Parts: sequence; C-alpha cells; structure tokens
Amino acid sequence: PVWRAISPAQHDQTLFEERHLRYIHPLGKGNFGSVELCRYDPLGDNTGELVAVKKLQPNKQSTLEDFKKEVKTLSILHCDYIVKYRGVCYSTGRLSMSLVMEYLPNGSLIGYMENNRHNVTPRRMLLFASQICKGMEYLQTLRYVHRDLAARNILVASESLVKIADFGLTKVIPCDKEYYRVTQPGESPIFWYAPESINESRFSHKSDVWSFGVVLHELFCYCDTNSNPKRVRRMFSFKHPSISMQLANILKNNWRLPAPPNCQPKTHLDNKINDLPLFYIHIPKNVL
Ligand SMILES: C[C@@H]1CCN(C(=O)N2CC[C@@H](S(=O)(=O)c3ccccc3)C2)C[C@@H]1N(C)c1ncnc2[nH]ccc12
Repeated sequence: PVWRAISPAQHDQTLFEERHLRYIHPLGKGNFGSVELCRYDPLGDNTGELVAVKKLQPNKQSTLEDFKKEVKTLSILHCDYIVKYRGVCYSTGRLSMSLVMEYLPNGSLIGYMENNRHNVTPRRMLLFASQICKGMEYLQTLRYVHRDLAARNILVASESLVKIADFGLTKVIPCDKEYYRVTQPGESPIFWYAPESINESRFSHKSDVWSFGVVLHELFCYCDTNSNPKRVRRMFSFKHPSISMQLANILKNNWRLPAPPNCQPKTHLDNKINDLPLFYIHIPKNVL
C-alpha cells in the first residue's frame, strides 16, 4: 500500500482550522445559535474563500449531539437545490464545533423577495417553487423530513436558482413508520406546521408538503408583511391560552391562508383535499 507521506488532516479539505477562520459579519440569528460570514484565510493575505459558518450555542434545547447529526445529514446530501456542505471546524479542546457551508451572497429568499419584488415575476416564483420541490423530492428519497421548510431557510444562489438551507430540525423517518414523532418540541415554527404536527407532533413528507404550501404563500406575497406569520399572528389574541390551540382550531374549521393579492386562482394551493400531493410538481413548460 502507498503510505500517506503526510498526515490525513493536512489534506482533509473538510477540516477547517479555527485559527484561520476570520469572522466578518452575521448572516442570520436563530434561537439556537447563528450563521456567520467568515473568510477561511490560511495564508493570512485575504485571498482565502468566503464561507458561511453555523455556530451552535449549546443550550438545553439543541445539544452537541443534535448538531453532529445535522452536520452528518448535510455532509451526505448532494443536490443542486440544497446548500453545499464544506466541512467542520472544531473549537480548541473539541468542546464545540461549527458547520462550514458554501456562502451565497444573495442570502435568504425573504430578503431577496423584499428587495427585488419589482422584478420577480410569478413565472420566476414558480421556477423557485419547482426547484424547492426538486430539493424536497431528493430529501424524500433518503427518508428525510426537513421540518423547517420556510422562506427564511431558502437561499438564493442566483436570479434563477434557489437552494434549501438549514437542516437543524431534519429527521430520518424510521423504516417501519411513515412519520417521525418529536418528543420534546423546542421552539416550533407553528405557522408553518401541518395540523397533525401542531396537534400530535407528527412529521412526515406530507407535513413538509404543507410547509411547502406556506412557502408558496410567502413567495406570492413577496415575503412581505401580509405574508405568514405576521398576518396570521395578528388574528390571535395573546390573552387566550396557547397560540397553537387557537391555530389548530381555525385550521380544523377549514380556515386557510387567503390567496395572496393578484395571485392566479389556479396557483393558490387548494388544500381541501386531505391527502396533499407529494413533492412531484408538474409545471407545464410554457409556464416556465
Ligand atoms: C438562509 C440561511 C439559513 C438560515 N440562516 C440562519 O442564520 N440560521 C439557520 C439556523 C438558525 S439558528 O441560529 O437558529 C441555529 C444555529 C445553530 C444550530 C441550530 C440553529 C440561524 C441564514 C442563512 N443565510 C442567510 C445564509 N446566507 C448566505 N450563505 C449561506 N450559506 C448557508 C447559510 C447561508
């Protein structure tokens, strides 16, 4: 066998040394941590590449174990419509670790839609929607449920390509079941949750399809103030007990997000049918 002349670590492209990772500015904040723009600059001459680094603030909800699972998940996903994994960075003493991903300068769909509302046509929205479906269809083939599909977690790679980002809540459905039941639901994005996820903490490919419907609504509302959940939140009086109870009730009475302004009726997802379609989306060529 050919012996490695040098230690594997020196040639392991997925290992980022903390001392060369230069912090630039935050890309986004969440309840468990943050994603930051950094430059990996081993030569120290600012010629290094820009990367997005997801740091975990270990607390009761998100443990290092969960984060390791998220890293493992992203590292095996290879799809044009899913953000690329680049590697990991261990902090000194290996007490904590960060996830290193490709950096996409256009950022999330939310900011993009708000800043580009005048030149994003419904045709382009459907192109984005079809790409999110293709990414989700790929996830489904690996029995993954994303559980946090929302415009805030979609990245804009270019004016004609979006990618699904952030797999912090992604789980694998056990092979003997069709759904994943969450034991300790942390901070839940309930306005993107299907009824069964609100009521029984059950997640499946179908609950991801429901969240996709909410993303469609966000898209066609240009992710502006009318879009979910700001609009929905205004409907609730915070005096009453849990918001999720109120939300579960109105959904049970067949309330649904109203069609966004100037949205063609055929595009408004009619989810009266119980078994929502899976992620195969057929958009006639002439529409795209
Ligand atoms: C839209 C992206 C995902 C969402 N996000 C974010 O900030 N978060 C996702 C998880 C939450 S968190 O902080 O809650 C979290 C933190 C640790 C563990 C678990 C959760 C933060 C912003 C990202 N963003 C603007 C990016 N922009 C440009 N290039 C990029 N490459 C990769 C991401 C990325």
